[in-house]
Amino acid sequence: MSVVALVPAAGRGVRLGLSRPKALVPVKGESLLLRAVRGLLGSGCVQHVVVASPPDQVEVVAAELATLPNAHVVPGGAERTDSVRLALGAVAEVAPDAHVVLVHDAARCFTPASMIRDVVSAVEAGAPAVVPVLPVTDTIKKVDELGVVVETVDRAPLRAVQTPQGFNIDVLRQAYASAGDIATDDAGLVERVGGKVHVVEGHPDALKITTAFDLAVAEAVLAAEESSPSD
Ligand SMILES: Nc1ccn([C@@H]2O[C@H](COP(=O)(O)OP(=O)(O)OP(=O)(O)O)[C@@H](O)[C@H]2O)c(=O)n1
Ligand SMILES: C[C@](O)(CO)[C@H](O)COP(=O)(O)O
Repeated sequence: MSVVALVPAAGRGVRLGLSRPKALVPVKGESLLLRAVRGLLGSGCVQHVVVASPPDQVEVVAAELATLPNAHVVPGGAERTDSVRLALGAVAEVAPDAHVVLVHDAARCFTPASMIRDVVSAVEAGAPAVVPVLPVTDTIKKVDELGVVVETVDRAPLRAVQTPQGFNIDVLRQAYASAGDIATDDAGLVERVGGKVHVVEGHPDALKITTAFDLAVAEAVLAAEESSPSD
Protein backbone atom coordinates (compact mmCIF):
# COMPACT_ATOMS: atom_id res chain seq x y z
CA MET A 1 0.00 0.00 0.00
CA SER A 2 1.32 3.47 -0.80
CA VAL A 3 0.50 7.16 -0.63
CA VAL A 4 0.48 9.14 -3.86
CA ALA A 5 0.40 12.93 -4.09
CA LEU A 6 -1.09 14.77 -7.05
CA VAL A 7 0.41 18.22 -7.62
CA PRO A 8 -1.61 20.53 -9.86
CA ALA A 9 1.06 22.82 -11.33
CA ALA A 10 -0.46 23.73 -14.68
CA GLY A 11 -1.64 27.23 -13.78
CA ARG A 12 -0.25 30.26 -15.57
CA GLY A 13 0.11 32.44 -12.51
CA VAL A 14 -1.79 35.38 -13.97
CA ARG A 15 -2.06 37.12 -10.59
CA LEU A 16 1.69 36.76 -10.02
CA GLY A 17 2.25 38.38 -13.41
CA LEU A 18 5.63 36.90 -14.36
CA SER A 19 6.63 35.60 -17.79
CA ARG A 20 6.81 31.91 -16.84
CA PRO A 21 4.23 29.56 -15.27
CA LYS A 22 4.02 30.14 -11.53
CA ALA A 23 5.19 26.63 -10.57
CA LEU A 24 8.49 27.27 -12.37
CA VAL A 25 9.17 30.59 -10.65
CA PRO A 26 12.25 30.32 -8.43
CA VAL A 27 12.49 31.33 -4.79
CA LYS A 28 16.13 31.57 -3.75
CA GLY A 29 17.20 29.63 -6.82
CA GLU A 30 14.72 26.74 -6.63
CA SER A 31 11.29 26.62 -8.24
CA LEU A 32 8.07 26.46 -6.25
CA LEU A 33 7.40 23.09 -7.91
CA LEU A 34 10.75 21.52 -7.02
CA ARG A 35 10.31 22.69 -3.44
CA ALA A 36 6.74 21.38 -3.24
CA VAL A 37 7.53 17.93 -4.68
CA ARG A 38 10.67 17.54 -2.59
CA GLY A 39 8.66 18.51 0.48
CA LEU A 40 6.08 15.79 -0.23
CA LEU A 41 8.64 13.04 -0.91
CA GLY A 42 10.76 14.21 2.02
CA SER A 43 7.86 14.08 4.47
CA GLY A 44 8.48 10.36 4.88
CA CYS A 45 4.90 9.36 4.15
CA VAL A 46 4.53 9.94 0.39
CA GLN A 47 5.94 7.36 -2.02
CA HIS A 48 4.87 8.73 -5.43
CA VAL A 49 4.08 12.16 -6.87
CA VAL A 50 2.18 12.92 -10.09
CA VAL A 51 2.60 16.49 -11.31
CA ALA A 52 0.15 18.11 -13.72
CA SER A 53 2.31 20.39 -15.84
CA PRO A 54 1.38 23.23 -18.17
CA PRO A 55 0.77 21.18 -21.35
CA ASP A 56 3.45 23.07 -23.30
CA GLN A 57 6.05 22.64 -20.53
CA VAL A 58 6.02 18.89 -19.85
CA GLU A 59 9.66 18.42 -20.86
CA VAL A 60 10.79 21.46 -18.88
CA VAL A 61 8.92 20.23 -15.80
CA ALA A 62 10.29 16.68 -16.17
CA ALA A 63 13.82 18.10 -16.35
CA GLU A 64 13.13 20.25 -13.29
CA LEU A 65 12.21 17.12 -11.29
CA ALA A 66 14.77 14.75 -12.83
CA THR A 67 16.73 14.41 -9.59
CA LEU A 68 13.69 13.27 -7.60
CA PRO A 69 12.81 9.58 -7.63
CA ASN A 70 9.15 8.65 -8.10
CA ALA A 71 8.10 12.04 -9.50
CA HIS A 72 5.99 11.63 -12.64
CA VAL A 73 4.69 14.33 -14.98
CA VAL A 74 1.47 14.49 -17.01
CA PRO A 75 0.03 17.35 -19.06
CA GLY A 76 -2.47 19.39 -17.04
CA GLY A 77 -5.75 20.95 -18.14
CA ALA A 78 -7.54 24.27 -18.50
CA GLU A 79 -8.81 24.47 -14.89
CA ARG A 80 -7.31 23.20 -11.66
CA THR A 81 -9.97 20.49 -11.47
CA ASP A 82 -9.03 19.32 -14.97
CA SER A 83 -5.38 19.09 -13.94
CA VAL A 84 -6.21 17.04 -10.84
CA ARG A 85 -8.47 14.76 -12.88
CA LEU A 86 -5.66 14.12 -15.38
CA ALA A 87 -3.12 13.41 -12.61
CA LEU A 88 -5.60 11.09 -10.87
CA GLY A 89 -5.99 9.21 -14.14
CA ALA A 90 -2.26 8.38 -14.09
CA VAL A 91 -2.31 6.84 -10.60
CA ALA A 92 -3.41 3.35 -11.72
CA GLU A 93 -0.20 3.06 -13.71
CA VAL A 94 2.20 5.03 -11.49
CA ALA A 95 1.10 3.74 -8.09
CA PRO A 96 -1.31 0.81 -8.53
CA ASP A 97 -1.11 0.00 -4.80
CA ALA A 98 -2.07 3.52 -3.66
CA HIS A 99 -4.67 3.61 -0.88
CA VAL A 100 -4.32 7.30 0.07
CA VAL A 101 -4.13 10.20 -2.35
CA LEU A 102 -3.09 13.74 -1.48
CA VAL A 103 -3.80 16.76 -3.66
CA HIS A 104 -1.32 19.57 -3.05
CA ASP A 105 -0.88 22.92 -4.80
CA ALA A 106 2.61 23.52 -6.21
CA ALA A 107 2.01 27.06 -5.00
CA ARG A 108 2.02 25.90 -1.32
CA CYS A 109 5.66 24.87 -1.45
CA PHE A 110 6.59 25.70 2.15
CA THR A 111 4.09 23.34 3.76
CA PRO A 112 5.64 21.75 6.85
CA ALA A 113 6.32 18.01 6.70
CA SER A 114 4.45 17.54 9.98
CA MET A 115 1.26 18.90 8.38
CA ILE A 116 1.58 16.48 5.45
CA ARG A 117 2.00 13.62 7.92
CA ASP A 118 -1.05 14.77 9.93
CA VAL A 119 -3.24 14.66 6.83
CA VAL A 120 -2.03 11.20 5.81
CA SER A 121 -2.43 9.85 9.36
CA ALA A 122 -6.02 11.10 9.55
CA VAL A 123 -6.93 9.35 6.29
CA GLU A 124 -5.15 6.18 7.35
CA ALA A 125 -7.12 6.32 10.62
CA GLY A 126 -10.33 6.08 8.60
CA ALA A 127 -11.40 9.59 7.52
CA PRO A 128 -12.62 9.49 3.90
CA ALA A 129 -11.40 13.05 3.26
CA VAL A 130 -9.22 15.45 5.26
CA VAL A 131 -8.39 19.13 4.83
CA PRO A 132 -5.95 21.31 6.80
CA VAL A 133 -7.59 24.51 8.04
CA LEU A 134 -6.83 27.77 9.79
CA PRO A 135 -9.28 29.97 11.70
CA VAL A 136 -10.41 33.09 9.86
CA THR A 137 -8.84 36.15 11.45
CA ASP A 138 -10.54 39.00 9.56
CA THR A 139 -14.13 40.08 10.06
CA ILE A 140 -16.14 38.63 7.16
CA LYS A 141 -18.99 40.51 5.47
CA LYS A 142 -21.35 39.62 2.64
CA VAL A 143 -21.87 42.37 0.06
CA ASP A 144 -24.46 42.80 -2.67
CA GLU A 145 -23.85 43.50 -6.35
CA LEU A 146 -23.75 47.25 -5.63
CA GLY A 147 -20.93 46.82 -3.15
CA VAL A 148 -23.09 47.43 -0.10
CA VAL A 149 -22.72 45.28 3.00
CA VAL A 150 -25.77 43.11 3.63
CA GLU A 151 -24.50 41.03 6.55
CA THR A 152 -21.62 40.52 8.95
CA VAL A 153 -21.03 36.77 9.06
CA ASP A 154 -20.28 34.95 12.31
CA ARG A 155 -16.67 33.93 11.75
CA ALA A 156 -16.43 31.46 14.65
CA PRO A 157 -17.33 28.38 12.57
CA LEU A 158 -15.42 29.55 9.46
CA ARG A 159 -12.08 28.10 8.40
CA ALA A 160 -9.64 28.92 5.60
CA VAL A 161 -8.68 25.72 3.78
CA GLN A 162 -5.18 24.76 2.68
CA THR A 163 -3.55 21.81 0.96
CA PRO A 164 -2.50 18.99 0.98
CA GLN A 165 -6.00 17.59 1.09
CA GLY A 166 -6.06 13.84 1.72
CA PHE A 167 -8.49 11.20 0.52
CA ASN A 168 -9.17 7.53 0.56
CA ILE A 169 -8.41 6.89 -3.10
CA ASP A 170 -11.79 5.29 -3.85
CA VAL A 171 -13.56 8.31 -2.38
CA LEU A 172 -11.66 10.78 -4.57
CA ARG A 173 -12.15 8.65 -7.66
CA GLN A 174 -15.88 8.45 -6.99
CA ALA A 175 -16.09 12.21 -6.40
CA TYR A 176 -14.27 12.98 -9.65
CA ALA A 177 -16.42 10.48 -11.51
CA SER A 178 -19.75 11.87 -10.37
CA ALA A 179 -19.54 15.33 -8.80
CA GLY A 180 -19.43 17.49 -11.92
CA ASP A 181 -16.62 19.64 -13.14
CA ILE A 182 -15.64 22.74 -11.26
CA ALA A 183 -14.87 23.21 -7.57
CA THR A 184 -12.34 25.49 -5.92
CA ASP A 185 -10.94 22.55 -3.97
CA ASP A 186 -11.04 18.76 -4.19
CA ALA A 187 -12.83 18.22 -0.89
CA GLY A 188 -15.64 20.32 -2.36
CA LEU A 189 -16.30 17.54 -4.86
CA VAL A 190 -16.42 14.96 -2.06
CA GLU A 191 -18.90 17.18 -0.15
CA ARG A 192 -21.08 17.33 -3.26
CA VAL A 193 -21.44 13.56 -3.36
CA GLY A 194 -22.28 13.45 0.35
CA GLY A 195 -18.85 12.47 1.69
CA LYS A 196 -17.73 13.55 5.16
CA VAL A 197 -14.69 15.86 5.19
CA HIS A 198 -12.62 16.03 8.39
CA VAL A 199 -10.18 18.78 9.36
CA VAL A 200 -6.69 18.90 10.83
CA GLU A 201 -4.77 21.98 11.87
CA GLY A 202 -3.16 23.93 9.03
CA HIS A 203 -0.07 26.12 9.21
CA PRO A 204 0.69 29.69 8.12
CA ASP A 205 3.78 28.47 6.24
CA ALA A 206 1.48 26.56 3.88
CA LEU A 207 0.39 29.84 2.30
CA LYS A 208 -0.56 29.75 -1.37
CA ILE A 209 1.76 31.95 -3.37
CA THR A 210 -0.64 33.92 -5.54
CA THR A 211 0.66 37.49 -5.80
CA ALA A 212 4.04 39.26 -5.84
CA PHE A 213 3.44 40.10 -2.18
CA ASP A 214 3.02 36.38 -1.37
CA LEU A 215 6.31 35.67 -3.12
CA ALA A 216 8.01 38.25 -0.93
CA VAL A 217 6.40 36.61 2.14
CA ALA A 218 7.67 33.22 0.95
CA GLU A 219 11.21 34.58 0.70
CA ALA A 220 10.88 35.78 4.28
CA VAL A 221 9.48 32.42 5.46
CA LEU A 222 12.40 30.64 3.83
CA ALA A 223 14.94 32.97 5.39
CA ALA A 224 13.35 32.39 8.81
CA GLU A 225 13.24 28.59 8.36
CA GLU A 226 16.84 28.48 7.15
CA SER A 227 17.97 30.30 10.26
CA SER A 228 15.94 28.05 12.64
CA PRO A 229 14.76 24.80 10.97
CA SER A 230 11.87 23.12 12.84
CA ASP A 231 11.26 19.85 10.90
N1 LIG B 1 -5.42 24.90 -15.04
C1 LIG B 1 -4.82 24.88 -13.84
C2 LIG B 1 -4.91 25.96 -12.94
C3 LIG B 1 -4.23 25.89 -11.73
N2 LIG B 1 -3.49 24.79 -11.44
C4 LIG B 1 -2.70 24.73 -10.21
O1 LIG B 1 -3.54 24.85 -9.08
C5 LIG B 1 -2.81 25.45 -8.01
C6 LIG B 1 -3.61 26.57 -7.36
O2 LIG B 1 -3.98 27.52 -8.36
P1 LIG B 1 -3.55 29.04 -8.34
O3 LIG B 1 -2.74 29.32 -7.15
O4 LIG B 1 -4.77 29.84 -8.58
O5 LIG B 1 -2.55 29.11 -9.60
P2 LIG B 1 -2.76 29.79 -11.01
O6 LIG B 1 -3.99 29.28 -11.67
O7 LIG B 1 -1.48 29.55 -11.73
O8 LIG B 1 -2.89 31.33 -10.63
P3 LIG B 1 -3.73 32.47 -11.36
O9 LIG B 1 -5.17 32.17 -11.05
O10 LIG B 1 -3.22 33.73 -10.76
O11 LIG B 1 -3.42 32.36 -12.85
C7 LIG B 1 -1.48 25.96 -8.59
O12 LIG B 1 -0.42 25.13 -8.14
C8 LIG B 1 -1.70 25.87 -10.09
O13 LIG B 1 -0.53 25.59 -10.84
C9 LIG B 1 -3.43 23.72 -12.35
O14 LIG B 1 -2.77 22.73 -12.09
N3 LIG B 1 -4.12 23.78 -13.53
C1 LIG C 1 -7.28 24.34 -3.28
C2 LIG C 1 -7.08 25.66 -2.59
O1 LIG C 1 -5.71 25.93 -2.46
C3 LIG C 1 -7.66 25.56 -1.17
O2 LIG C 1 -7.58 26.79 -0.54
C4 LIG C 1 -7.73 26.81 -3.32
O3 LIG C 1 -9.11 26.66 -3.33
C5 LIG C 1 -7.19 27.00 -4.75
O4 LIG C 1 -7.84 28.14 -5.30
P1 LIG C 1 -7.30 28.87 -6.61
O5 LIG C 1 -8.30 29.94 -6.89
O6 LIG C 1 -7.20 27.82 -7.66
O7 LIG C 1 -5.99 29.45 -6.25
